[in-house]
Amino acid sequence: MEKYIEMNHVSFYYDKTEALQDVSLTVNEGDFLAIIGPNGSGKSTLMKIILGLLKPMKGDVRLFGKPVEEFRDRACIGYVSQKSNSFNSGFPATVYEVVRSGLAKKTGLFAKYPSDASDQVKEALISVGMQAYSDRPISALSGGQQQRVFIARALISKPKILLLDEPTVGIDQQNMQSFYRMLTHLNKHHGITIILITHDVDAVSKSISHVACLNRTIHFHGYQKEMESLSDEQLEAWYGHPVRRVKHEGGHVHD
Ligand SMILES: Nc1ncnc2c1ncn2[C@@H]1O[C@H](COP(=O)(O)OP(=O)(O)OP(=O)(O)O)[C@@H](O)[C@H]1O
Repeated sequence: MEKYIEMNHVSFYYDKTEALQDVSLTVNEGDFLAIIGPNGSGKSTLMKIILGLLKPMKGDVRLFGKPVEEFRDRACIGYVSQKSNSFNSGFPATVYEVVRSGLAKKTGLFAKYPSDASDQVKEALISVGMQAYSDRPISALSGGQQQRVFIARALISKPKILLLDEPTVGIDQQNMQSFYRMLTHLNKHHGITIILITHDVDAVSKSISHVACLNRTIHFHGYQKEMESLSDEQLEAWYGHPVRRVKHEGGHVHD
């Protein structure tokens, strides 16, 4: 199994604020990893380091076996930011156009779209269950639907890793389960490695294979099943405030 991301003893400071301390983390091909941590725990910093936007002061990062500073194949990592699904109601683009714009990552901003662009858009929309919405204005969709469209936009450049920052913000509880089912489908049937960043312990659903608990440093990194066996006290100690977990029908621990 190929190692997609390796972080070794990474530390990062903003002036005197130590945002990350001695973080080591490996993400393998096929993983579905949730990185969870409270506000200010360093999640965004970690993500920017993975994306090569920030350079660690200590330690090193390898992407697909290469040092991050030498890694050029940016299309390998699809990134969906937290703010993607906050459109003004007047935004004119259709779902089709938004997804197609993801091809610019491969072709360059001013290049023409390939002749099979519409097939590629269709395929990406099918994979997130949004094919029926192709001609709709993006601004007319719900937050959760927009989030799916942005995932399709990221998928169109055929990334190996999908990095999702707080993807369930703005999605109601009822649509949350189908959102996770869609991610599981991408992970299991399309072979996409997924990293999901969240401050919400709730995100630890049974779709996820691994969990990393971050609070400046990694407090736990292992299989999702192992995390279920941690005591509330252990979880609270790193999370910094009480964590309420309840059992759901599936037998797995949610929140
Ligand atoms: N540009 C910056 N300059 C100075 N300090 C910063 C900067 N960005 C983040 N920090 C600090 O670094 C620490 C980690 O921040 P980071 O944004 O990575 O956390 P986070 O887990 O993503 O938070 P949230 O869940 O609130 O988005 C925090 O103490 C934060 O105040």
